[in-house]
Amino acid sequence: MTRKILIIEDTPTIARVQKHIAIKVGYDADIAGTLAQAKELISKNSYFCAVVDFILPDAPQGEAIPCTIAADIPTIVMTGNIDLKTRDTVEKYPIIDYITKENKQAYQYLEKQLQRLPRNEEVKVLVVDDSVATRHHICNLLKRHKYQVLEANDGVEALAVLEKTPDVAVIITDNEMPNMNGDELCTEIRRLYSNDEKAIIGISGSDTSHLSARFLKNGANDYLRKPFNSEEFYCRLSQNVDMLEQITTIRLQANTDYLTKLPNRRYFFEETVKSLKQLKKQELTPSLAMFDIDHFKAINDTYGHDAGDEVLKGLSICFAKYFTKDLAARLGGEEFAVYFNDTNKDEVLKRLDNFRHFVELNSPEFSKEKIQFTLSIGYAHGPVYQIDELLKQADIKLYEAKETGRNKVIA
Ligand SMILES: Nc1nc2c(ncn2[C@@H]2O[C@H](COP(=O)(O)OP(=O)(O)OP(=O)(O)O)[C@@H](O)[C@H]2O)c(=O)[nH]1
Repeated sequence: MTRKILIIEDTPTIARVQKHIAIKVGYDADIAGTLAQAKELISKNSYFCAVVDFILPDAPQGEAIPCTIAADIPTIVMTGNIDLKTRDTVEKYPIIDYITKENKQAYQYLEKQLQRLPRNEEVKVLVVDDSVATRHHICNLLKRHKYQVLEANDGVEALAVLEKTPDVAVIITDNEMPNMNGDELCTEIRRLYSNDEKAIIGISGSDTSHLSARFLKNGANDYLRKPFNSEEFYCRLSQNVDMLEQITTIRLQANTDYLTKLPNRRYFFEETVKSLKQLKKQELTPSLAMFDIDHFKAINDTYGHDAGDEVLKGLSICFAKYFTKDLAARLGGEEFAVYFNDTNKDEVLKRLDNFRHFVELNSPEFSKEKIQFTLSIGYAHGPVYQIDELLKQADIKLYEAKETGRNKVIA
């Protein structure tokens, strides 16, 4: 369901720009030009968040802010200027942020905040502090920005939470705690998880000037001194979450085939090497298949390279759908491979032949030109724990399939 945003703004051009930004990042937007209209809309709709102008014709002193806050709508305030009096009024309320409408950057910043809010719903943050009051304060700040929040009383509890919930992205930790303090916790987290996986923000009320350096040297990404300003807290947190997100995007791009969006050769090798080590330890037999489109050159020559690409993309969707529990990848050109989690040879061979048959029947649906094509498949199954060797064995069978008429599975 599309998230709805309420824009409370009396200048039509500004409201239009804000609506444009909101729609661009995936929201449905309603505009209210007055507080009265806003109240009416709030009574009839459920809003994911609101952008609120500080001065409105019927609310000259920021009265629209308590209205959205009372309705539990995460609120971003936009102000013409932020003098001390306005800032004092704005800071009284648990808002998401305030932005001054000074220049183009203000609207770029708004766009970023609107993008972050739905993203935050997916981000798990673990707060580690033995002071219940501080923990609650930090958790409330996090919940206001829609983060998923977990809590731990000390370092030992934190490690247990991380073991149970491995997708925690950020750990915010105090230093002085019983059982295991903050910098010891950082060291332990860094022994178990890399900087690419988790960000750590150290927090302490201690006056020791060395503490920030100690936190950072032990693997923390950032440090905040208590009492901290909530704006600074949010800025540092967002920067760290953005950094993790960028790393995830880069990693995904590095592991994905550009044309078909299937895992690429690099990822396939990385993952199979890890899995083969495990299988060897468990004395299980690996199972792998190689696939090659028959007469693909003729498809390119007859229908053009773009049509050939379409065939590759359509076939890749089938791979992704058909082999959900296994690792399917495009090794290059018109060559694909599947590494099976299921090590039962007869079962896998049955599935492979079903897949071959499915492609033979349905391939015309993959392209505008209704190109019919078939697959040759080579299958390797045996106590071979080197991926190169396993691929070589499957390739020999694939060659045999090609040599003996194509459109078949050879094991
Ligand atoms: N459209 C398109 N073609 C590609 C891509 N990568 C490789 N090819 C083409 O794939 C074709 C592979 O042809 P061949 O290896 O000769 O084999 P084939 O025609 O499929 O014949 P058999 O494998 O013997 O059945 C070549 O024409 C390549 O140019 C790609 O990304 N897109």
